[in-house]
Amino acid sequence: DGHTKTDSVLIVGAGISGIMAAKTLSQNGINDFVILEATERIGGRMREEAFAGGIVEIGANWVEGVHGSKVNPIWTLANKYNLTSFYTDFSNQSSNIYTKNGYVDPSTVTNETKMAEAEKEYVTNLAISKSKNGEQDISILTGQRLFGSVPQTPIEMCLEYQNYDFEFAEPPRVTSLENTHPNPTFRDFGDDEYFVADPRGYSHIVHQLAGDFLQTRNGKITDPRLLLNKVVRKIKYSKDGVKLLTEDGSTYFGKFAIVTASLGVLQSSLIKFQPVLPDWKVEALFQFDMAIYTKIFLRFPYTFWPIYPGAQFLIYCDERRGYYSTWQSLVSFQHLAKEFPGKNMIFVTVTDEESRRIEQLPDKEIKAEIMSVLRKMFGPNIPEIEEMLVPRWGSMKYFKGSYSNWPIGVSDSEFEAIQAPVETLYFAGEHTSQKYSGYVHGAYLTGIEAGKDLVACIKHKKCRKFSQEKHKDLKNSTCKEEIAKEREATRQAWTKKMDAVLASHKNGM
Ligand SMILES: Cc1cc2nc3c(=O)[nH]c(=O)nc-3n(C[C@H](O)[C@H](O)[C@H](O)COP(=O)(O)OP(=O)(O)OC[C@H]3O[C@@H](n4cnc5c(N)ncnc54)[C@H](O)[C@@H]3O)c2cc1C
Repeated sequence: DGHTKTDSVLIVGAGISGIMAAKTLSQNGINDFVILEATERIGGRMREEAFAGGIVEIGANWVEGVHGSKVNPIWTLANKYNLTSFYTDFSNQSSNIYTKNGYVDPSTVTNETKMAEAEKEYVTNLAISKSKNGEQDISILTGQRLFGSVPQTPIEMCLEYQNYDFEFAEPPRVTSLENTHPNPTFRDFGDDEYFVADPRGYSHIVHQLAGDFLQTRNGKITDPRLLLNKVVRKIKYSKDGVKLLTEDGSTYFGKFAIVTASLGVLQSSLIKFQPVLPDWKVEALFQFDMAIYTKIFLRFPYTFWPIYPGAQFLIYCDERRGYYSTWQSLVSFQHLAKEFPGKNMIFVTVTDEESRRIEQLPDKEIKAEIMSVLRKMFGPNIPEIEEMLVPRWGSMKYFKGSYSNWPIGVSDSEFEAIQAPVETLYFAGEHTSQKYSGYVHGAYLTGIEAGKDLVACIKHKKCRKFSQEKHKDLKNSTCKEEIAKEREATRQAWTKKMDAVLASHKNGM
């Protein structure tokens, strides 16, 4: 057991970023690699689970950013593989609001809805002008205060929750304004979102991508370079190479490694680096946030919630912000009903502290809380839950959260440190995408990028270096013009690189 060839690349993780890193190497003639994956499957956080006789997506669910000026590469793949997906209509949310006293007539909340929209527009414009002028970042909450109105009532708070937490999985107090507004995903790829509900799972995309370059038999990957159930516990690295140790006692040698484990994993002690990663790297990793986003799936004996095309979202507004607030019906759409026939399914999303709290509870207690909320929404005469699935992403040790969120206090140059290589170690994964962190397409693009970096390094001796000095200077700099200039330069460099990746991707399809 082991691997000793001189130009071999060890890839940690078989999520979409790890698979794309390997695929990029393979497409460029570097076939001497091994992929080590901790779980029993590829796909990582694109993960379907059995529920109600079918499957549900406990991880990524939407292709986010569709019908814009650039084409989202995941949208291209979803179409190529005929993945069943449905347009998500966010426009009717205010018609489906509930409080502890039941249904709220939409005509009574027009002020709140208008205010929430105006506020979002204001903070977006504020972010644009601040970024242009090289001004220091602020939180979304600070932006709201500058707007002059911070949500207070249950209805105001849950409209706010829909605008921010439902996307970033952390509250406005935590989230960076400048790095999330406008959200590069929607600005570049378009505002539309498509909800994947395909019996093969969203991860079908990853299987297809892997099958393009890994050996398969009867649709199953049999390639000896993909090793499942291999938990990497130690990474020893130097400029001469990398040695990996796995939980089962195996050792792997390579010239380089690409680490795609999630930010949550890198913040935990699962993988021990030897020598320890440099301070600039560790601090950047620890400054960034791993958020938790939890979808709780429920099946009832019959449907008692409203079913019409505009009722995909039902919003519950409690005094406690984010308390079981976002409900999505899986029978509201005719087509969704086709995908989940007779299932009477609905799911509720919680995030951040609520996720953390709920993850600690036994299912029985979660059920009781949910039933109590549903009785407030729909009255006392509703049936009991027949089946429930509660993913616990925060506690899963190979993920430790759902996706990264850009918090206040992390600059562009600091972000570069998250992604930067250390000697022979390269990093990829959702959290290393400067523009699209948190998303499937972000993870996908960083995999390609890390692969390309290594191709340039191995084949053309052009190896990426990270300037620690420059990083330090910029981190400590207080000069507005300098920051603005550097920020613009970094953004332009990234955009150029990403556009090149997108263009080559398009040609390769
Ligand atoms: C609940 C939830 C909802 C989401 N919703 C959306 C959405 O709607 N749209 C969207 O675009 N994105 C969404 N995302 C984000 C998206 O799923 C991720 O950005 C993307 O899948 C991450 O891919 P990755 O390759 O970077 O990481 P991962 O998929 O996490 O892959 C990393 C792999 O590394 C493995 N690993 C970890 N530690 C080790 C180790 N020590 N040794 C070996 N292997 C290891 C893991 O098992 C994993 O398979 C969601 C995520 C979650 C969890």
